[in-house]
Amino acid sequence: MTGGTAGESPVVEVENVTLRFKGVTAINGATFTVGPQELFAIIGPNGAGKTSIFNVLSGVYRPQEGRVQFLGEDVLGRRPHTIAARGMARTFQNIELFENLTVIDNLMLGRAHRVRYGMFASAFWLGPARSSELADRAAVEDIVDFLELAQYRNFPVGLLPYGVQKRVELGRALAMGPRLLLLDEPVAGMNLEETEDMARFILDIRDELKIPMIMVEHDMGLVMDLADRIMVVDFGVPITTGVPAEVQRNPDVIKAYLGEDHATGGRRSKNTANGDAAGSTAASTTGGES
Ligand SMILES: Nc1ncnc2c1ncn2[C@@H]1O[C@H](COP(=O)(O)OP(=O)(O)OP(=O)(O)O)[C@@H](O)[C@H]1O
Repeated sequence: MTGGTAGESPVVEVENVTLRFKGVTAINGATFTVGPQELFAIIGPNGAGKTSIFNVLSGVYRPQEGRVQFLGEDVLGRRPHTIAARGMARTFQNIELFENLTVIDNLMLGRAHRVRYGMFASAFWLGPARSSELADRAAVEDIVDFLELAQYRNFPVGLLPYGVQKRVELGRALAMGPRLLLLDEPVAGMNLEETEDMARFILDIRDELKIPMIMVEHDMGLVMDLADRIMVVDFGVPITTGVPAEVQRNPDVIKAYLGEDHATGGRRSKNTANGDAAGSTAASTTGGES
């Protein structure tokens, strides 16, 4: 699939978003759109503002300026749970699962926001509550098959290998029935085999489930292979947006990663947009309320 949003209503429209913390401009005039079924990546050096963009989209941070539309509706100022219920699901840099619960139970929790029946029916296992529970279980079983989690289904998540836990977290986001997925460093800390598995699942989510995604990731090889379009940010400023081949040869991108001297040299390095794996780990963002 090629990138772009021509002729289709975007899922997300971000316009001139600026987010400041005391003395730090985390996002400076970000403008981008993400199309239906598009895999859109955001890359940039540590501290460039990538996670802050996720936090603005999902309602955790409220920017001082700009506009954010999700599925044609203004979402700035909405609470995170309201935006999630509208269909924006998210995975995190650091796995956020209930370690003592099984894979199935963690996935069932992903269905929670879809519960629409009252307390009475739910307490007495009646009517809509029961059929909804059955529908939720069926949806969770589909996800277990899709992500090849069957052999782990009844294990407490905390006992599973790291790569499988990341897959369960992805499964929990899918269980919400998302209309947009935000993936925050989906392969951070994974070995090669786990990374390849995750790459395959991400592509299947786009191509089979037709769910658009925004992915923040430091593994440059993965981003260049998977993304339809890439936005590069540096010090909060989006410096370019384009298909991987364009982004890779953009001198401003090379400069952002390596500094002025390398901008025209095209030298390959572990940490460049031309390289295979940046592989840096990130300081996570915490705090900040909308
Ligand atoms: N809650 C906060 N309070 C103050 N400053 C913050 C907060 N959240 C983020 N920042 C600052 O905003 C800037 C962008 O941070 P952000 O975490 O969005 O970058 P990032 O590109 O995701 O980095 P990394 O790749 O390391 O995860 C940084 O200078 C960071 O210190």
